[in-house]
Amino acid sequence: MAPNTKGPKYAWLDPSRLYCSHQALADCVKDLLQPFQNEPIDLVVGIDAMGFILGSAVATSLGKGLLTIRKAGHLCVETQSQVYRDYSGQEKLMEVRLDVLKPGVRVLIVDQWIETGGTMRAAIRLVEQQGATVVGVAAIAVENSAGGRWIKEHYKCSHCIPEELQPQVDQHRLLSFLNLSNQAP
Ligand SMILES: O=P(O)(O)OC[C@H]1O[C@H](OP(=O)(O)OP(=O)(O)O)[C@H](O)[C@@H]1O
Ligand SMILES: Nc1ncnc2[nH]cnc12
Repeated sequence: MAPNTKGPKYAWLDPSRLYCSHQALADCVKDLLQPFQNEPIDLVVGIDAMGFILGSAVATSLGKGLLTIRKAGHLCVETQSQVYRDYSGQEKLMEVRLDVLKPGVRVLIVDQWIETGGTMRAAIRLVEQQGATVVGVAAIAVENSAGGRWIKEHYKCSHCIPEELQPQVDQHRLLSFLNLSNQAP
């Protein structure tokens, strides 16, 4: 992961640099699929925007399709929408088309990151409201926020963070960033 900052106080752990390495991306997909080896999955759902990258890599690896959940205003078909709040505290709207999900469809939802869990919980709601089954949830990191813990308690989750690094991720502060000059205070 490359260090980055979102504002003066906020360490943003940006995993997008790892996508530039074929090996790192392949390892990431392997980690995300590991707990689901014995679970039938019909479809991968990817969350706008960075979730599309891992979502499509995971879908291709599984030999399945990818359904995109979009931030509002991008789909020109009939949609169902869901209001949510993410780490920014702002109210947002996501939507999904109506002609793919139905009862019996077993779905793995993929996003890049789960911080407060607001985005993922809204995506789960959209999928379940259409009667499909959420087999599990995959993200590079699932923080131990209240929402992140709720997701881990209710759904099978996969992530790519080694156990010993999880506390650093939860604190938005990777010790490996300490020697780097553009790290958040
Ligand atoms: O758990 P939460 O607090 O809801 O935050 C998680 C969301 O935040 C990030 O996306 P973001 O909307 O920042 O940007 P993106 O469009 O680059 O994916 C991340 O990829 C998740 O989608
Ligand atoms: N702290 C964080 N680092 C990277 N991606 C995120 N998405 C939401 N919160 C994030």
